[in-house]
Amino acid sequence: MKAGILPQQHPDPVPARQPLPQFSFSSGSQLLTAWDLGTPLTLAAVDGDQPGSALQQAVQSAFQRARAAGQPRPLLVGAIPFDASQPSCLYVPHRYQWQRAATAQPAHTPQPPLLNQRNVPDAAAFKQAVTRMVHRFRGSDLCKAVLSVQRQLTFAADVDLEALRDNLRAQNPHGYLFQVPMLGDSTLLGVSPELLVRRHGNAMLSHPLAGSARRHSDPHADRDSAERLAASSKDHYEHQLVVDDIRHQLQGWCCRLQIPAQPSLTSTSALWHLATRIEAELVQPAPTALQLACRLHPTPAVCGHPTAAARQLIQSLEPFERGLFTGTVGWCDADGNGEWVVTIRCGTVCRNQVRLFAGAGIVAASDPDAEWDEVQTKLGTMLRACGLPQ
Ligand SMILES: C=C(O[C@H]1C=CC=C(C(=O)O)[C@@H]1O)C(=O)O
Repeated sequence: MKAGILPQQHPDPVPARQPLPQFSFSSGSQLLTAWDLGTPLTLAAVDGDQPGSALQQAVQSAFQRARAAGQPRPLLVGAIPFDASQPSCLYVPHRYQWQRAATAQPAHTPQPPLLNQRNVPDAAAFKQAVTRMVHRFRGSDLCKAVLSVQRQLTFAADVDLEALRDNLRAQNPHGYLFQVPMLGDSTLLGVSPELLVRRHGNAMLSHPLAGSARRHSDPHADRDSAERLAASSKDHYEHQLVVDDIRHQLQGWCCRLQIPAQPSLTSTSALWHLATRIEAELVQPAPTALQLACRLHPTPAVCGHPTAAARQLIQSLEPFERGLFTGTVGWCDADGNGEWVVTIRCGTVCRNQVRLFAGAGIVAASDPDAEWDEVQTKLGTMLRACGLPQ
């Protein structure tokens, strides 16, 4: 199925490495690279699930312009922020190519020395915010909100983006790797384990994750950690809210929906997660991958439940703008096929400044110390790729 989803375009030979800025996205064994990105589409993605929305109309016009300019199979790529009322960062590139992703090798060049780093908020403030959230849930409909932390790093010289990307891929060969040039001089870079939606024809797949436990190098400790997660009622509850929300959002959009009764365990190199594979057959005419992504985003895996109240609580407690973190990143073609993943395990790079992000789902049974450990473990994915210990 995977091969059929890929728009085959651009027979022109492409040099192995494109000059930056470029968009790249890897999924399984396939790597999408786009360059000559043109002017970004910055319209907000609010109501982007509706075919008549400003975003969908702008995308259709951009596809028409691309066809008129001689591109037979235009493609939309880019990222939508956590707060969909903020500007999107989307492109209809002049050139793109799908290729088999070669096995990645870790970069040879080390990053420049690290001058300083800090967590925003710090450990004490984060734990206090978890406690506040837990209090806020009492006697209220609000039962989950995702709280995040930002790690600010300053290096002695500009960070080598290609080295960072190579390390990320080498360390996380099964993740969805993404690199998105942002407005200004910054680049979003990360490797997500979470598929928001893949659409091919009238077939749809979503693979939400929620509920996490740290992995260990010792196999017995690692197995114990996985077993504790599989048996944790707190994590099952946190996960079930995500699955229920996706089921609810898909109502009216599918004629067949298959959701396993129990989540299964999945892993990255750093974490175990609870995961559910949600498969659907879409009604005809099928909504596009972009419409589906806009409908499902933000799931309670990154926001909370109920969504509006959780978003408000997050805004009142997080001392920074999430921007593209916990948004969605991916691609959609003119037939409506495409793939969007949740923008997590990521950071932004602007010359020698790096901002890394990680969040954790907070519910009534959350323990502030454990949630802090969880976000620090999640930061480890990007820190290791920068050549730094957690
Ligand atoms: C928000 C993040 O993770 C989400 C995805 C998987 C597990 C999660 C959790 O267990 O809290 C989060 O919902 C992040 O990695 O920054």
